[in-house]
Amino acid sequence: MPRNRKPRLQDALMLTDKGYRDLLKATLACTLTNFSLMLPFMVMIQMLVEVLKPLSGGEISWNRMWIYLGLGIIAALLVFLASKNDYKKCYVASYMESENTRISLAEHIRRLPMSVFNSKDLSELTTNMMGDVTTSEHVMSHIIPQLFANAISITLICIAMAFFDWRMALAVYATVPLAFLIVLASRKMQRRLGNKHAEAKLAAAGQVQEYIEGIKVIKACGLDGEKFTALEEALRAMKNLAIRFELGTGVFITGAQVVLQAGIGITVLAGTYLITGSAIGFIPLLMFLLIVTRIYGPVLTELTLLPELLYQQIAIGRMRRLMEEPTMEGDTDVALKDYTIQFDKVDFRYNKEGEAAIKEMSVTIPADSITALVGPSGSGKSTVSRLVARFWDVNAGTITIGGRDVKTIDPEELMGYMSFVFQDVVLFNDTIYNNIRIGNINATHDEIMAAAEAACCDEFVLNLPQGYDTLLGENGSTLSGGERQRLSIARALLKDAPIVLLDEATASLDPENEALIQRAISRLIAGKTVIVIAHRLRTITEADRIIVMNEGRVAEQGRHEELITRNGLYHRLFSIQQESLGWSV
Ligand SMILES: Nc1ncnc2c1ncn2[C@@H]1O[C@H](COP(=O)(O)OP(=O)(O)OP(=O)(O)O)[C@@H](O)[C@H]1O
Repeated sequence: MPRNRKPRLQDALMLTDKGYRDLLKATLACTLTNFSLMLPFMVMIQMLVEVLKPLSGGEISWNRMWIYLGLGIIAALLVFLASKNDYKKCYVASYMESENTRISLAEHIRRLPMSVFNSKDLSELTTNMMGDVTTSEHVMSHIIPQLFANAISITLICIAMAFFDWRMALAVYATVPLAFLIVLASRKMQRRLGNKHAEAKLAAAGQVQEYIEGIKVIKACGLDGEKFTALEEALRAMKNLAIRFELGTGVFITGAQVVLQAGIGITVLAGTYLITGSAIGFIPLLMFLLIVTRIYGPVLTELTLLPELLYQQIAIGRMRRLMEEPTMEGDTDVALKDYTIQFDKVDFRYNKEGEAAIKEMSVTIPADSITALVGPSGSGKSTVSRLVARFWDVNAGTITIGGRDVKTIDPEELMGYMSFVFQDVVLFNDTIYNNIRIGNINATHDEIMAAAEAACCDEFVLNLPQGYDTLLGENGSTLSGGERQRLSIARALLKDAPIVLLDEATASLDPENEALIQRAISRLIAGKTVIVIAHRLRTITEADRIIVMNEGRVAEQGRHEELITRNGLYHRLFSIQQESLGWSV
């Protein structure tokens, strides 16, 4: 076996080395608890033997009875200590392991190419990180240690009983294998229903998310009834499948329980037969009869826990598929000096079956200058900036920065060279100050305040009662579009990266906001390599180079004056926009 190959169980349960060791310790702790639980029982049997002595002409020894009482108290104490230990081992360890799993899932997701997010929606990833890990956590803390510990204790007790009287041991255990076979035989059906139930849960989570996220649009467009019906149907489907799943499982478990309980009758019959032939004494028979009522408890627990183990495999399968999605890799120790960006015969499509968004694009974006990307809607402007930042990898051709292929640079390393100001500014549920600080976690207080001031944030933040300590709420929904954009410029200023990717706002801002944003942007881009996706052409007439995109290709490029005299697509777009400036509603 290769040295670093994981044990099969560890691999099947997707555990870290520590998690696996903790699971073994938890199983051992549960086994010890099981054995400790037998101690009071053994003391009780001894007391019973003592109490029954007069029946065989003997006398009760009260000295012994006191000793048994003392032993009983010690046994109870041991049970308490063992249970406390197993509680700690099972629960604390499994919660720690869940935290690790969630963190590694989050880290993995961060390194995935954006293509993965095109095929998965947010609710699926949330379900992976929260629901699936919780299912696994529950099984790790409440099921597996108990399952293995019960199996170990039951086997050992069975062996010990067989030494004592193999015929009675056989009678006690005769129905156990049959009961397990019944539950195991239903595995296929359980997996099928379990999968369906898991899918229905995912669909319902998606509907809930869409409903809550889209509540504004739903209200505005009067879709309350339609969207609510879709949500209701998804929730109903989930309920129906949950019932089918429980019923399907329940039928087999109940059947197995009935078969198992028949073991009590078999033991009584076997005991009666043996005692009438004087093949067993009264006390040993009594012991077996007492054991048979106790031993089936853990076996029944085993039977009910097994289906949960099968259900956990569905959750693990989903997490495994996510963890097996290949991440974007690259060198972490690149030292780019020149920031010239070069596209060489680049082809790119978002989906294998879809149309190419960029076709054979070859273009140079010079360093330390402003390059504007313009073109009709859907022509590929945003795609170009996404490819430069390696949010996606190209299908053919290369994109280089300073001669270095971006595919060879670790995405997080590459991000270090870039600042973004996008239209859809993502703000976190934190203070304004911390939202700006995200640009550079190591920045000093003075640097943060300077960036905020340069981005013209003071103008609105200082009017808020708590200034920069104001909490933004989820995605800063209380701020206006212009204010959000200024926060994102402050972030970018703080980052001070050599390449700036700028997506100009499409929505028209009021003149005051627009002037402030223009001022903030001009501070941000000074001395940088800038790519600006421009929607309003009059704002980029001064750009060093304008690249005109059309249907994923470069239609024309040059300075504003050159393009105007060329009388091509740029001229047309510019004229249309100039005309529309004269419009009024
Ligand atoms: N995530 C995506 N998945 C699939 N197709 C996409 C995705 N993003 C964009 N596209 C498609 O790629 C093409 C180029 O889109 P892109 O967003 O780059 O255009 P754009 O010029 O920036 O448009 P706009 O000015 O409207 O923002 C379009 O046909 C668009 O539908």
